[in-house]
Amino acid sequence: MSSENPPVTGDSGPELAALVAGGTVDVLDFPKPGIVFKDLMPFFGDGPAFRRVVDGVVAHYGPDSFDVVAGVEARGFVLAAAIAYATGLGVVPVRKAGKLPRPAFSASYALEYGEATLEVHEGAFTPGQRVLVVDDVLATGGTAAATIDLVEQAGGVVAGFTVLMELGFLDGRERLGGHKVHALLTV
Ligand SMILES: O=P(O)(O)OC[C@H]1O[C@H](OP(=O)(O)OP(=O)(O)O)[C@H](O)[C@@H]1O
Ligand SMILES: Nc1ncnc2[nH]cnc12
Repeated sequence: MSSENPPVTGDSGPELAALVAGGTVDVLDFPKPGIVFKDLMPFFGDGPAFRRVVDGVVAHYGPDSFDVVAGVEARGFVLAAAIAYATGLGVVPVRKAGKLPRPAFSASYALEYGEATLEVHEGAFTPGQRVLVVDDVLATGGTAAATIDLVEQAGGVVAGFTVLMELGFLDGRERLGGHKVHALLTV
């Protein structure tokens, strides 16, 4: 276990971007021919890098700027849980269809390599609760747009949207209706 956790200060953007880039492996033709899959598992597996980036996200938003964290299944859960723990807030999992046990809102969407449906429990948020939405990758924006829709259907207010990596050439942020995107690294 590492106890090193230097404070995130000043203009740490390039440092955090380098940590994400350094922990990413490009995998050609996964999960379909023509897709360059950005595999962030090495980044998640690097304790000091992961911790530094989580602290960087928390510092970016500052104190008291959101009330709860929503993470998108599955890779978004990893980041969301860490941010929730670091801030002492709760985490709301936004799940793939059919996984939630109680009545849920759902939204279907297309993503870079397929189609999916996401769900969130009715009553997952208190009315007006400020929600930080987090995921690992923003590609076409289908997943993010569906998640924002679900947060709003469930009564939350999107306070921010953070991703580790944005695939800028896919213009995903154009689909997010003016919501601000905080991407640690844009490729
Ligand atoms: O911007 P988009 O084109 O919608 O793509 C981005 C989404 O794609 C990936 O999730 P995926 O559905 O592959 O799920 P996983 O995390 O369970 O692997 C990624 O984690 C984002 O959630
Ligand atoms: N190219 C990609 N790499 C990793 N995750 C993704 N989600 C959507 N497109 C992706």
